[in-house]
Amino acid sequence: MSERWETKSESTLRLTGKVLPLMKTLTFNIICSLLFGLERGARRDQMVHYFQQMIEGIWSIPINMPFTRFNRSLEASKDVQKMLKQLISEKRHELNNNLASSHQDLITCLLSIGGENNQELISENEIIHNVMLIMIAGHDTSSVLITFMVRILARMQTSMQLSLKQEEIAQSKSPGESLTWEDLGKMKYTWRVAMETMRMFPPIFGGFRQTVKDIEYGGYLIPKGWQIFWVTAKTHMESSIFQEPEKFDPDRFEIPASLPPYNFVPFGGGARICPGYEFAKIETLVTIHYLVTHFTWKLYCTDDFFSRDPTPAPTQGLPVQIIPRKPL
Ligand code: HEM
Repeated sequence: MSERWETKSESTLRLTGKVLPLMKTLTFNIICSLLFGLERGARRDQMVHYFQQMIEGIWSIPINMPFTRFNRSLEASKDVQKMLKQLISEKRHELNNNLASSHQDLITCLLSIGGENNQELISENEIIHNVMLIMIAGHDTSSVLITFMVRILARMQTSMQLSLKQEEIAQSKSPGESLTWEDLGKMKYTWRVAMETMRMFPPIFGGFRQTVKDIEYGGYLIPKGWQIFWVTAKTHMESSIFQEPEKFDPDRFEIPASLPPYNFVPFGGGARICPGYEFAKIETLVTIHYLVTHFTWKLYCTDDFFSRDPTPAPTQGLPVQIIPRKPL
């Protein structure tokens, strides 16, 4: 990840950096702090290192030979599990000695689910795997959304409108005052921009479902019990649902209730809909608020393409030049 400060003139500092790796680190750190109570420091840096190595192998050819991506990923996964085991043991000790509350973070919550005689109902292994699932599910998703919002805002008029709306919120606060739930509720336009970004660049390209009965679709019969793959981008770019689907238009989400069900599915749908939806929304609104009220930026790359790996990723991780704004 490249990142450096350049002095342009005495009064103007410009930072160049790659947005995608920065956002991945940011969202991982947020999850570590808020969900696992793992604060900034050497241990968290070590966890990020192992975790990134583990995640690189998730979409690799599953041949376990030395020096392959897959092998490195399995080894890193063992290291992540070892670290989580240690963390769980510390949290258990804190809970037993009344040094932590059961609702302090996700791990203390899971440890506190007890049956008769206060016996733990969820095994240590189950806690480790739930924690790892959330780390993975929350890492390559919100970071992609925020990166694509930064990319779109660098290229579109939308950024001006969004800045004005966020400035209104920022100006109503005294210096250093944190955002509140009420402030987040006012960020309706920002969330519309996020929804339109996810419509055009969904972080998750689809998922599997099993048919529970025979279905006829487009003249074909899909028998009961078959696996089907639903594709987010295909539905989102369907002109019978979204007029002029190639056009970036956040206002199409002005009245979200007017959308027929299961037509806008970045978070999936039904009983297995993403449980991190609200968490992702808060992360995105807060990050974009601080970005647009403190900085302006422009793309710092020769091309502006992206590939899917399988989540969408701008080439070179989206290098941008960031210019701090004068205080509001
Ligand atoms: C913009 C951000 C995000 C997007 C677009 C997204 C999208 C999705 C999608 C499409 C699914 C599959 C749903 C289905 O099959 O119907 C899913 C599942 C899941 N997501 Fe997210 N997600 C995001 C953020 C997060 C975050 C931040 C977390 C956790 C903190 C999270 C945790 C999960 C979990 C645990 C599942 C599995 C649920 C299950 O299998 O029952 N997600 N997500």
